[in-house]
Amino acid sequence: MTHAITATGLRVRYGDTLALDGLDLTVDAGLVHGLIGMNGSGKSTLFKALMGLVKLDAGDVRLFEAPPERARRDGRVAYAPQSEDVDWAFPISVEEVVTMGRYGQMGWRRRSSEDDRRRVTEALERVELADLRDRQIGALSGGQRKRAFVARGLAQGAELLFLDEPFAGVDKRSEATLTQLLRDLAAEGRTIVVSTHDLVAVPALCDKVALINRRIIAHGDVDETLRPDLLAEAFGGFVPQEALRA
Ligand SMILES: Nc1ncnc2c1ncn2[C@@H]1O[C@H](COP(=O)(O)OP(=O)(O)OP(=O)(O)O)[C@@H](O)[C@H]1O
Repeated sequence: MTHAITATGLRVRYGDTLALDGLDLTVDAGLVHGLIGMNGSGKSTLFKALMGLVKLDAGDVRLFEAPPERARRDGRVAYAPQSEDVDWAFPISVEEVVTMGRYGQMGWRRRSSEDDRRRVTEALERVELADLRDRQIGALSGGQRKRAFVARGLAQGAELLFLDEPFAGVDKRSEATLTQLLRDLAAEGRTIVVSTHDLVAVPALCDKVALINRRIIAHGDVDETLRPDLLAEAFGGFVPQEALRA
């Protein structure tokens, strides 16, 4: 089976903070993978490292057996950042955000072709945002914003999608819609990696899950990995209440 991700010995340091410390992770293609850890455990840093957007002090990343820069250049990987990392006041419409997924193929003039526009429309329809395509991105609900970023990845043709905390600030109904969408995309062979600290959402969404605390504490099937002892290790002794309900 092709590995969508092979990360070995990742170490990332910000000044005195060691954000990742010898992290190894292999992710099979065509599944939804959860990445679970407390605040500051390195989830966002791992996404940036996997995208080749942060300097590694040590280690190596392969996406589909190639360096991340190549997977990015070929449009095979897309990243939906955490809400806090997005400027929602920026005067850009939903359609323009999704069209950004086509930039890599458009050349420097950024003039969209018939094919670009068709792919953007298909992506908007796929995430059920076609009706809201002219709306300013900040005027969407939390769940709709996440779907707009998924649409950007789909317009790009990405086979590997990283979603950083997609359920933060999202109501239960939007969460269910997003869960179904991501499950459908995985069923088509795409690989989805989702970071969350919402453990309740995990069983319905994820095929596999990894617990992270600067390195991978455990990785495998959901029921084998969300064990109280492993969660305690990942969450530094504090097992979140949701874990007991999950
Ligand atoms: N640009 C930066 N400069 C300095 N320290 C950083 C930077 N980005 C992250 N860190 C630190 O690195 C550690 C890991 O941060 P990261 O954002 O990867 O964690 P996270 O698991 O995504 O957390 P959260 O869920 O709170 O977003 C934290 O201690 C954080 O304060």
